[in-house]
Amino acid sequence: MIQPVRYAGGVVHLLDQRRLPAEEAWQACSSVEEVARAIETMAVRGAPAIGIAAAYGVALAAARGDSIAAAIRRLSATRPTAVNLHWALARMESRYRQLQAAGAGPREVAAALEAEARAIQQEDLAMNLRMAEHGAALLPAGARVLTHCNTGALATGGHGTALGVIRTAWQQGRLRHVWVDETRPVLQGARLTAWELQKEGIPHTLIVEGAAAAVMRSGQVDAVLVGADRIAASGDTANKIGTYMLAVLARHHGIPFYVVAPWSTVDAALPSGDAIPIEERDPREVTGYGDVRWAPEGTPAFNPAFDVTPAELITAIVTDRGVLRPPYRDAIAALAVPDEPGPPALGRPAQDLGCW
Ligand SMILES: CSC[C@H](O)[C@@H](O)C(=O)COP(=O)(O)O
Repeated sequence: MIQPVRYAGGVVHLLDQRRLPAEEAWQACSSVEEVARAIETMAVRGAPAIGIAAAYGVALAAARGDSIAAAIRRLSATRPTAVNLHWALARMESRYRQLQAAGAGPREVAAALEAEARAIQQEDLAMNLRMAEHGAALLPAGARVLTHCNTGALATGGHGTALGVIRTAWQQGRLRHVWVDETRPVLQGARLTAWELQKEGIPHTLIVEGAAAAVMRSGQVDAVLVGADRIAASGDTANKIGTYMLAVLARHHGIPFYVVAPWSTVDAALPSGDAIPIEERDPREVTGYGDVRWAPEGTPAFNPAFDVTPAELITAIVTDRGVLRPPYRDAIAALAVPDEPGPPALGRPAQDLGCW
């Protein structure tokens, strides 16, 4: 099984997603700064995967005897939209506080934080497998689906969210075809989703975003499946830029639009999608790719990495706790576990945890 993040001997190893599909190269990060830069530059990407990488980054800080508070501060400043990153760091912080309160020594802390990061990774995989069963059951036999960005094993602890549903539906013999949106500007669909589907022999066709309307109108899409980076209490969902456009198109063509995400993506403290912070990335991702520039030098470009799909356009949200149907505010409240630690409130800096 593809797992994009590994941890061994105090080093975080990342399958470098900037270099796929041309090469399967692993980047070794032996400092918190290297892990943070890998997240910022999208060597590792996808909401759950960056949470897992950051959790191992904290374990790495403990193994080196670095400040845990400084590590959490640096890692949480890498990408703002995917709540799983901040949720994972909050969980690592809480575990560290318990260890501090219990008077644990440095070796015990390092071992316990490594175990916590491994648990986050394993639990994510288990959640994906549960979601995949729930989601596949929603699809008609012989389904032709359209997906956006990369929500596969590469974006998670393994198997994937929306692509995990697709994978399971294929294994169950109920999937006929996948339309893969290329996903501008960094082409997670063309480079990563196509790579994962090709490896497993799942029939697929790559399209540019602009072709989605025509493909839907042609009657060849039975469902749209996407992932999520943050889901507000209202059900409004932030996901890769272009997702909102697909949801509008799906509604126009009467096609079900499903969001698939683990519960760690739900930010129940946020009343609506208006409060979700949207990452704005380097305009050079839009004016070219790598060293190739296709826009005239100096062309102004706007590069929001995510958009928010209003809840009313979402047919159902598939989580590991079950399939949520509108009204989402009630559905989310019903499945929330009382006193369960959630992600930190937006803008809250990591506190001084001391260091040794
Ligand atoms: C399962 S990963 C979260 C999303 O579903 C995915 O589509 C996405 O938006 C990833 O964004 P990225 O910018 O590649 O990290």
